[in-house]
Amino acid sequence: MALSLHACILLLKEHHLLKSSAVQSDVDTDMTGIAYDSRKVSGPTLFFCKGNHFRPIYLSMAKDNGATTYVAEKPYVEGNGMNALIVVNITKAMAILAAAFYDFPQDDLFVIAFTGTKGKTTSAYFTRGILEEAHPKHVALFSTIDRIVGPNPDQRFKSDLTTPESVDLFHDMRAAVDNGMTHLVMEVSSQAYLRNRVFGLSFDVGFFLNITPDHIGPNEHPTFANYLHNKLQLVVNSRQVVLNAETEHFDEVYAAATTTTYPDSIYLYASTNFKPQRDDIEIDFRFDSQTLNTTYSQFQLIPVTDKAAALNVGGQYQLSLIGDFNESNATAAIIGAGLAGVDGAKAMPGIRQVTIPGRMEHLAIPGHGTVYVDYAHNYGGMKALLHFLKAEYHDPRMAVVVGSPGDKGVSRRPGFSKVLNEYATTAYLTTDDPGFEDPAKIAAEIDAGIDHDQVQVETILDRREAIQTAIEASRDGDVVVVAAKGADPYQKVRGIDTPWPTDMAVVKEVAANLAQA
Ligand SMILES: CC(=O)N[C@H]1[C@@H](OP(=O)(O)OP(=O)(O)OC[C@H]2O[C@@H](n3ccc(=O)[nH]c3=O)[C@H](O)[C@@H]2O)O[C@H](CO)[C@@H](O)[C@@H]1O[C@H](C)C(=O)N[C@@H](C)C(=O)N[C@H](CCC(=O)O)C(=O)O
Ligand SMILES: Nc1ncnc2c1ncn2[C@@H]1O[C@H](COP(=O)(O)OP(=O)(O)OP(=O)(O)O)[C@@H](O)[C@H]1O
Repeated sequence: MALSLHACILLLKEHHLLKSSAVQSDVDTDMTGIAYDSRKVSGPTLFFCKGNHFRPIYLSMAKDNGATTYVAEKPYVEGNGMNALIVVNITKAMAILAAAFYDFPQDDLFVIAFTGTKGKTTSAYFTRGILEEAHPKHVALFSTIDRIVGPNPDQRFKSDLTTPESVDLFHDMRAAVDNGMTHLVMEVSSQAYLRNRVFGLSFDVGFFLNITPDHIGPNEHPTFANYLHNKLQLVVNSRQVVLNAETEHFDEVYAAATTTTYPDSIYLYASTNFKPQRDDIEIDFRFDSQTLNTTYSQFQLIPVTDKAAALNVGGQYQLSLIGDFNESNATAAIIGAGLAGVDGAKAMPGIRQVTIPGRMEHLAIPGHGTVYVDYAHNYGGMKALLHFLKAEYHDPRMAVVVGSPGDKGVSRRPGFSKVLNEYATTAYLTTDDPGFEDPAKIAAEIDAGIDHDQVQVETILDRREAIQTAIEASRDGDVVVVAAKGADPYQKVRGIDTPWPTDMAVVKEVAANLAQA
């Protein structure tokens, strides 16, 4: 892969991003590397000076490592002797140049993208499950959990971000194309739009699943309006759009979709008993829950309009991944697969086998009820989970082990207090990615909102001990929920990912010890 300085200048001009340029070398010479991290520069590289914690010494380091051109929002003396491209917006420039450097890999992939406060990872996994049934070993995935860029085990790796920085995104898209992938299913976070990680990218299909307040705080979105605005960008930038008609703020979402997409290419779905608030829209697909239990769920997908029927995905579906909210996620995924040309005959077996690390994993422990490990980590997710379990287990005693992360998502703390008041018998407040905050202080903030007449509370900061105590105290018929970390194999503590065996590994360890006792 390579890009010349001349091509960079033309692209930046075309997008009205170039403020000035200082050229020191032949503009036609190719740069063979692209990087925003000086530690990753080697040879003639295009280097981006970006980020809240960017320091000019990184540019010196990049230059020492061979970078020949830098892109920045202002000139740096450390870049003297290099070509300089001074731009209006560094993250937009980075996305535009990264796409060109990797030769526009999106053009060789059918890209399906999901946004929403809850259900992105689940819907993405469901979609990939179906597409893999139709196109085995040809479906890439960029999710919060992992990134899959090829068919071999060494082409699957853990994600650091839900949606990677643009340079990494286009790098991984290129790898996917070169590894023979024809489809890409990806999650697009609101942060990705705020930070221009997907700037300039058009998606073949874009989904809006739902929105509830989350990710609002100093390091994320300043306001809910900003959060919504960024989430809406996905439907503005997609050629075909699929919307959950039951989402909050539906009117804004639909209006955003219609700014760039004709209604013929917009698909709406909802459960059978949902009544739209307006009469100028038609629901294209309805889903009707038939069986919901703790082993599997079954629902009917009903195409209502002609354009829905044309996708040929109606019928009866079974899911191994339990939870009523997953029927909505599955409906979205099936429509997405339909738009990619896959019919119900492939979708049905494809989706049935999907399981997801850290989502609705459960273990029955003789004498101690059933333990659920789930990634629910805000009010909406936790409410959906606890509501489902309360109904399925007929109002059991419910113990919830939960903590809230430091440095972000501060609104989750009162959200947890509220949901615990609504559903929990006992709350074990513990540590979850405290970052630079004191986990005891975070637990105290959750505790402050709990009604102690309703819910018994124990604060046990050691997460292993909290899980063990909750399980040991539970009895047959009880439900223990270990929430919010899912399958995370680390605790983020003071900038360091401290290894954590995963919640389910600890649950199994406790179960084994109880069996031996
Ligand atoms: C707020 C935010 O999005 N921050 C991301 C952003 O940080 P930044 O641009 O400010 O960069 P920085 O970390 O301050 O570092 C400055 C720059 O110096 C460079 N550097 C650093 C050291 C060195 O020796 N040499 C060098 O060149 C770094 O590569 C970087 O480019 O770019 C970094 C990569 O360069 C990301 O790791 C970082 O994500 C942080 C860790 C994060 O937690 N982000 C969260 C909020 C996030 O993006 N979450 C969403 C999901 C949530 C949602 O649904 O909205 C996601 O998509 O994952
Ligand atoms: N459609 C939904 N509505 C409400 N809650 C849901 C829905 N789908 C999943 N959940 C709950 O939210 C949790 C997270 O689901 P998932 O990982 O699919 O969401 P996500 O959008 O990828 O989340 P995040 O952006 O926080 O990584 C699940 O473990 C489940 O408890």
